[in-house]
Amino acid sequence: MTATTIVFDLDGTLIDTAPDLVESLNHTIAARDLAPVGYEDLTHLVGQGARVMIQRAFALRGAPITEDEIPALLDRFIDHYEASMPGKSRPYPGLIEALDRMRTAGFRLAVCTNKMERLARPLLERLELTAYFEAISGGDTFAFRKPDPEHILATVERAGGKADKVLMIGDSINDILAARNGNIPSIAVPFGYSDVPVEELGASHIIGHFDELTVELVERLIG
Ligand SMILES: O=C(O)COP(=O)(O)O
Ligand SMILES: [Mg+2]
Repeated sequence: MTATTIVFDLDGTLIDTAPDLVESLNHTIAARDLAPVGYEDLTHLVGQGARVMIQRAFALRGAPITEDEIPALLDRFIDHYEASMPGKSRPYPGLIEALDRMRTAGFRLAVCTNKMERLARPLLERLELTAYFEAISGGDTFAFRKPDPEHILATVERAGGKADKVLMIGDSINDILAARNGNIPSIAVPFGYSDVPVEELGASHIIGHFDELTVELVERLIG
């Protein structure tokens, strides 16, 4: 195996988690009688983990929320999300084949998500994806998270990879900014939950489908 590592974001990149995130979030905010949010709201809510997603949903509904009210709501979200997992969440088309291709080529694979590690791990496990990855880190694994490039680099270190042989693949500004902040080449995917067109994120490359993730492309981008 080479020391080259491909680091994947989770929500909106590896797995289409939107229906379950929306459902669990709506279950959570219903405890405070807030009107449910829709899929179209998700791109503005997701990205910094469940805690921030709940806070943003309250802001969206113009409902005040204090710091000390958050833990109970976060528990409500976690309980609901964990119990329904994997729900309707599925890997994006062509993902499994792409992961197989990358593994066969000898690349290390890792997951760097802002989702809580305790939610990311069982989700990957129940979709039978865990074995592909040398490391899985969440938004609460380290003292920093995306868009801090250290989140990507600490994940690569855990995967046994080299810091100057990394490719980041993600769907939103946090992923591409983390890569750019660390001088790491990146690929953006347009099928996730970005609130701006992915063309505006400044990624090194864009793929519209995992079929386009080839060994040649990875080698060209890593250089
Ligand atoms: O769950 C979130 O808020 C973000 O998750 P992601 O970093 O895997 O996109
Ligand atoms: Mg994402």
